[in-house]
Amino acid sequence: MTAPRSALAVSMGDPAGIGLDLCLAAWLAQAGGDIPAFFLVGDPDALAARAELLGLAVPIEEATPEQAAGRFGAALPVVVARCAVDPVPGSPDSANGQAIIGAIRQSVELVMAGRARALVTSPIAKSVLYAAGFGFPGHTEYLAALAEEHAGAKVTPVMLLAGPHLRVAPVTIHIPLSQVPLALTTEAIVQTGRIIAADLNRRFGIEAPRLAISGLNPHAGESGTLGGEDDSIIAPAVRQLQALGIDAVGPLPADTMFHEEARAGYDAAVCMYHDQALIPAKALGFHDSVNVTLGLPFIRTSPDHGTAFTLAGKGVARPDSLIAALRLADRMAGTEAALAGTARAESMSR
Ligand SMILES: NC(=O)c1ccc[n+]([C@@H]2O[C@H](COP(=O)([O-])OP(=O)(O)OC[C@H]3O[C@@H](n4cnc5c(N)ncnc54)[C@H](O)[C@@H]3O)[C@@H](O)[C@H]2O)c1
Ligand SMILES: N[C@H](C(=O)O)[C@H](O)COP(=O)(O)O
Repeated sequence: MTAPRSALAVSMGDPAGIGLDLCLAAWLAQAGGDIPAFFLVGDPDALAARAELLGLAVPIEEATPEQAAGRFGAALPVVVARCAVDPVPGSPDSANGQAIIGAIRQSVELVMAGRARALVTSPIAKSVLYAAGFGFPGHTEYLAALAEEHAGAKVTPVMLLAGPHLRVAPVTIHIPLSQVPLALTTEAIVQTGRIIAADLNRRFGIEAPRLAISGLNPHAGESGTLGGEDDSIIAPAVRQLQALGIDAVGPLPADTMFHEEARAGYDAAVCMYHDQALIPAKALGFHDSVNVTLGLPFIRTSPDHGTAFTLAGKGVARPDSLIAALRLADRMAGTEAALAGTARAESMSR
């Protein structure tokens, strides 16, 4: 008899935001469709208070990660990570900052120990965590640091927005726009492209991923007349990716690489900065795109939105992106395991 699949770990995020609302809605959604088993790493009392506020009949049970999958059908399992102060929906409190950060760390430890199938993070409010002394731009960078602690090796994270109409990742992430030209290097673009190609292969099952690399300047620099980075930094990176056997094209004018016909020509777009990537991603699929961190030694997905404090506790926040994040994490874990199993079988048959 095969062991039950382990459940997904969902970190609670900012408990004053919509994360708790969406966790409850996702659990209830299992009545209507495939929701992978998950457990919340968070405060059971805060979750119960949000369920009561929203008038949702959701049984909540403290559990171990190993118990979660078996109990998921009857109750929402919670691995306890207590808040410091009772959260008030819509009113973030940096007094809960360390509890929010602690829940992320605890979730990573469970995934790295094989006690959870993958990590799905509920939204955090960066500014609230900064006020509590958080030293990272966001989850992406913090998760890489936690992975480095466990792996003892450098980990370069890539933030991929994955939706039904587009997969796209920025080379530079949470830095001011004014710093982007200085941060853009041929090496960083090549590294990002290699991580995306590798993870699209092993975790998305795409045999030969096709990458479309954007330019930085209008019209990709217009042959150098509208900026030099495209020819001096990006084009050499595309050539290096091609020399590595990766199907990469560019630098492409960013304004003509996201329409429907253009998108049919690639599996992921690589952009130069945050909003160059996230505007098309969220415009094409705000409620069904997922934020995936590539390059980590574990799978992490997240809704593509934030804490939406003005919606917390009001019963109007949509769980679509969280549900998509749960399903994608489960699929990625299955793909990776299947490909690893195939590789093991092939090596044993040689
Ligand atoms: N993955 C993450 O943790 C993540 C992602 C994005 C932003 N953030 C953080 O969240 C905070 C607020 O950011 P923001 O206001 O720019 O973005 P946001 O995504 O929280 O909200 C943007 C708009 O979309 C709406 N919205 C968001 N999620 C929704 C949902 N599930 N259903 C219905 N409407 C929804 C909000 O009401 C708001 O009008 C910031 O601190 C930001 O750093 C975190
Ligand atoms: N930049 C992402 C977005 O706008 O969706 C989000 O802030 C990701 O942040 P994390 O590094 O916390 O996942």
